Amino acid sequence: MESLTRAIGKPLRATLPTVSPASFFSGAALSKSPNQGIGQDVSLMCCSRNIEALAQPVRKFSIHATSEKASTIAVAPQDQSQPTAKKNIDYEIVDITTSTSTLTGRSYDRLKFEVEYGLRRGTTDNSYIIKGTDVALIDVPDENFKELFLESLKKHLDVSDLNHIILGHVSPKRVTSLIGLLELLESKGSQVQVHCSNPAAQLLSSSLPESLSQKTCMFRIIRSGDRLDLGEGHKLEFILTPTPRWPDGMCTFDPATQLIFTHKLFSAHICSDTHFDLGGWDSYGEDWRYFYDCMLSPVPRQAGAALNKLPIVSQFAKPSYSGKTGFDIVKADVRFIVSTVFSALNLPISKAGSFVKDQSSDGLLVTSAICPIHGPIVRSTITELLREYRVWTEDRLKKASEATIAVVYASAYGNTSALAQAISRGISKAGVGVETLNAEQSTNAEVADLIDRCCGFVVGSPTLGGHMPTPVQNALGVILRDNNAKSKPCGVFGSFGWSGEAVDEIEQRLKDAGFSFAFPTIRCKFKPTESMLQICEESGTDLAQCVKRLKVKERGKMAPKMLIASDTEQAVGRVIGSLCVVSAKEGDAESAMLASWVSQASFVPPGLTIAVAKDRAVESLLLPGGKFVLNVLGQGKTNSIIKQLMKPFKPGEPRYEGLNVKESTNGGQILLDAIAWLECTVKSRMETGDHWVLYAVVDNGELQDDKTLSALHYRKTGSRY
Ligand SMILES: Cc1cc2nc3c(=O)[nH]c(=O)nc-3n(C[C@H](O)[C@H](O)[C@H](O)COP(=O)(O)O)c2cc1C
Repeated sequence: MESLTRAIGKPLRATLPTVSPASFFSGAALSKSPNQGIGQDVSLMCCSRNIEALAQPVRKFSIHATSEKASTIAVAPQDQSQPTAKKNIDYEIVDITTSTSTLTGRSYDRLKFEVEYGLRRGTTDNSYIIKGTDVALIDVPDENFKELFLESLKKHLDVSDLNHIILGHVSPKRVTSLIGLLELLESKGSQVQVHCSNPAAQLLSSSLPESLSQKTCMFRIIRSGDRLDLGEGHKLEFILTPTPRWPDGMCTFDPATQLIFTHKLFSAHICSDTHFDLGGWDSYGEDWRYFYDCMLSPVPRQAGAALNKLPIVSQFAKPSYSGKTGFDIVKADVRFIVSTVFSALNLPISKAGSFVKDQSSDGLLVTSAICPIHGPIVRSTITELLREYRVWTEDRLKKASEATIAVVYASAYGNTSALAQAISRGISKAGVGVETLNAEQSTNAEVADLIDRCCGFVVGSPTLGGHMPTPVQNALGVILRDNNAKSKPCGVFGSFGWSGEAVDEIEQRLKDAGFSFAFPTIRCKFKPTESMLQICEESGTDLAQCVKRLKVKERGKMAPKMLIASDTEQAVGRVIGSLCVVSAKEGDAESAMLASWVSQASFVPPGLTIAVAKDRAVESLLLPGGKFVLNVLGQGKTNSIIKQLMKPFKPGEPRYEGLNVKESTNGGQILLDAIAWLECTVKSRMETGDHWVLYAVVDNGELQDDKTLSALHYRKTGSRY
């Protein structure tokens, strides 16, 4: 109990040390915080929760708007390079149970140029209200939703009634909405208690205006197992689930409704008309997987630790009889039947809950729905999603045990962090383990341990006040002192505003010490564009391939092309396809590849399949919804095209130099020397070992040469192209 009360009632600034991002500065102290310096906002995210609408009819109202991002945020240098396209957004409130509602901001366009938005299916931002004797809000949305959020909140409740704000995650993109809410409360003379983890509180201490943090909110720093009693059975339990990407991550479990609010965990960026996972895995599986791949696969150890702290069992899962005898077995069966019947009859979960609640005596969190901050509330797919999260995590841990690449970075405003994420994805897609370390939250010993274990590494840093931040300086010192590290391929990256000394200095010091670089240093001005993220991804893949080559060399194995193909491989090699060039473009990112594993797949609509190796650069442009051009090459007309496309490309290097091309209407390049071209849209993709098989429909096409036959690609073995 002591831990629950010690920080309560103290003004934030008096309670918490000012750290990030001001603590980054190692040189002369700045007279104002970096946030003020560039007009950036810092924001909070908190645990979200929700439950399927049951029992009573869902009460909904929506507020629609078309807002221009630039008009809602402070103009910062970063934002000058950002797109100012109109975003279609709306806000919706849904009563979930008699006590719990969701406030959901929906954007039908993706809001950011970041890797995890690659599927381009929009996003949602979920906040929740729980009404017991006290009223609590879980999470505030991104700054894009601020106005609609405040408007919706005022319609939903008298904000003076709000007693608690629970924050499952804080980031520099949400503080605008929090400040808006606190100003509203201040205007009413109200006070709220803000419950969050220590890292969240530290970020807030340097971000909130002093007047607000002193007058309007009392901060309570949460430790795992702490509780908050809202009355009427809502005895909320907090579980800290920190990861390098979300060091402040905190989940909240409400035993009264059996909802668990999991902030970014189990999230997906997708905007649809339903708030729940109707359609199950078929509808959302790909989105959950993509989000996991981008955000959690670079931190498998921490992802595993977070999962272990969340012993979630679906309320609707079949009972386990293990360790149970006699009456306990009967009780388990009754619980299962009751919850299934309540579900089928669409009755309130809170009522069904009274039959199943005592399962928590097993230490399990019997859960009726997982409520993430983005994407659908997970109800029908709880068991499957949990199982897949474990499978993905174990797979990543296994890969990391074979070969790991370390990504060590710091980022005050998220730009270097976005680069780190794209590099990590490039490493993962080449099938090599990756471990990300945020230098700001790591000790020198942790950096040393990771550098010792890894087979290659990258270091990333912003430039602040003409320097690299202190945490990066420390991490670099550790790396330079490790003599074994010199044999490991490395890379350097970072975001800067005008001078970029940090990246130059890291590169120079590693060069001077004799390190070898797997890719050219990445320098990004402010926020990365799509093409910059593509360069990062390709650089990550290059580094991973370099590590794989070294591993093969270490093991003294012969290069695969020297091996004699087995009978089976030779037989598989007799399957042939026509030689084609796939060309795709998204925003300012474009790429191309030679393809021969192409086949027609449907008459109506005209459709085809293409197998794309997972580590191909163009892969990230060929997600469902992506557009591309398939150029079919002709016999005797392939040499110059093959020569150009088979040469090794540096990350981001143009693919079409010396080729006769014209841009198609979907952005891809039409090769004028191809015999035919087809404009296509990716409909779906299937994971098949080391390749993705895309199913795409043909939107348009033209036969450019009706005299020449298609070029065929004959192979000696089925173990390579
Ligand atoms: C207080 C402050 C000082 C900065 N100093 C420099 C600088 O000396 N040189 C530079 O190139 N950029 C400077 N910048 C710009 C940052 O490097 C740039 O915003 C970068 O995108 C931050 O990366 P991050 O989001 O990973 O923290 C500064 C930014 C702030 C807020």
